Amino acid sequence: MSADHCQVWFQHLKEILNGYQNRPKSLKVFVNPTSHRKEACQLYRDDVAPLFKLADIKVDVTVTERKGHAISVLKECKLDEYDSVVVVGGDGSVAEVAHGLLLRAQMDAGRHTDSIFTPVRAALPLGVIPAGSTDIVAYSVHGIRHPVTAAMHIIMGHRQAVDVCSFSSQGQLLRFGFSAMFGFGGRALALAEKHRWMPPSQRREFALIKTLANLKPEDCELSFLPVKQAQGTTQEPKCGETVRDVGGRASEEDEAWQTVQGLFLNVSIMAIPCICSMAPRGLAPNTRLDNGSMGLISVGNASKSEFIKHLKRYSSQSNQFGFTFVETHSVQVVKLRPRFRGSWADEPSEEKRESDSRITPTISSERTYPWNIDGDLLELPSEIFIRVHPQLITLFGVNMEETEESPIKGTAPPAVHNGIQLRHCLARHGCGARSI
Ligand SMILES: Nc1ncnc2c1ncn2[C@@H]1O[C@H](COP(=O)(O)OP(=O)(O)OP(=O)(O)O)[C@@H](O)[C@H]1O
Repeated sequence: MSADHCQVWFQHLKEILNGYQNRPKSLKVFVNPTSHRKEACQLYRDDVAPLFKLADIKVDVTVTERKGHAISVLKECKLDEYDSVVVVGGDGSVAEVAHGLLLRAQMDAGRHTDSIFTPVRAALPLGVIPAGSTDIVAYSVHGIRHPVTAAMHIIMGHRQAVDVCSFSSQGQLLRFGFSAMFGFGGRALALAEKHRWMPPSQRREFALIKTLANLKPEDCELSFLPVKQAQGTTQEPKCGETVRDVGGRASEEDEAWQTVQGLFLNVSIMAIPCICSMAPRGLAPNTRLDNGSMGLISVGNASKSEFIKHLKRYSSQSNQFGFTFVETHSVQVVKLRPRFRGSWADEPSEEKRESDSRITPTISSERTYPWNIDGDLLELPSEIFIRVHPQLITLFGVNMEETEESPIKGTAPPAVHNGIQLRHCLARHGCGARSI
């Protein structure tokens, strides 16, 4: 009604905000200017920075200049000058910054990442402002892909512990991340990357269609350690694939390993539900953000039309896993070993062995396999070892299940509308949101 009236509100809101114990005061912000439609800088400047300013939050912004730039900064900067890190970008940027934060934590703790190690948690929480094309991580922790909602979670200091995977090969840590796809998902990304000159959505569509047209299965051995039976469920394999326990070993854990050898159209391993507009219930709907397990979804060899039916169900209400060739498991560790023309990827091929009898069995670099790890292409030559690390990182956001359990009467669920989500957050903190 008047400037004075506004001032009263402004002061009152500031008082409310000051009551939030965990809210950050000093942020290290990374903005990827190349994300999606190259709008991240503008989005940060127009929609997010003014809110941080109003909330008296100091910011130190780095606009990244190249892939890997955020990691270099995080390895060297004085982290104790900040109390949180924020990334403005898509899933590739989020994965890079999360990896950088976790790498820095291992460096600071003197952990060697060249063998099976137990990582320490990231020192600072991470805020994710979605500015990418799929924004799976933001969608999964905010229930919506909306930069202002994301900024409000940071401002109010809502924190959510989140599981992280480590990806290793040949005893070396490759990176930390949230999700991986091998087979169709990896091939489609590899093809899209070869057509970088196309606009992003056109490139993605083209790659999906062409990879579907040339659909072929990968021959591999998939081993996994299910979560303890009390926590999760494991299923018997289908499609005539053989399953054997990697038995004969002493420990209970070794006996619990299961191995499937065969042809797979796609294998997905996901530590978070991976919600996106194409899969509103998530690519891995049975996985939670913080339940200490990964969803393993293996799609066996099937006809092209059956595979397309399976893919289409991700965006519909039907169960995408209701096919005999699809299996889901809740797992702690996964090992995937590709095979090419009868030879394991980490052994020299028959022809190579015959042509050079003196060859020592070193890792073959003749062939690599495309992996889609958090939307980034990794061409990897041999067996990949993926482990889940429960609640290794803290992200700004809310546990959507908890929020959905107590919806405000007469409103849509919080995942649908950020204003309602904000109102609910205020209501949870006793701030008289209804009168606002
Ligand atoms: N200045 C830069 N030039 C080129 N690449 C960059 C730059 N800064 C960051 N990157 C890299 O760009 C990659 C892709 O960015 P990002 O994931 O943000 O966008 P996107 O691919 O459009 O979104 P999404 O992953 O949600 O589909 C990241 O892996 C990041 O490391």
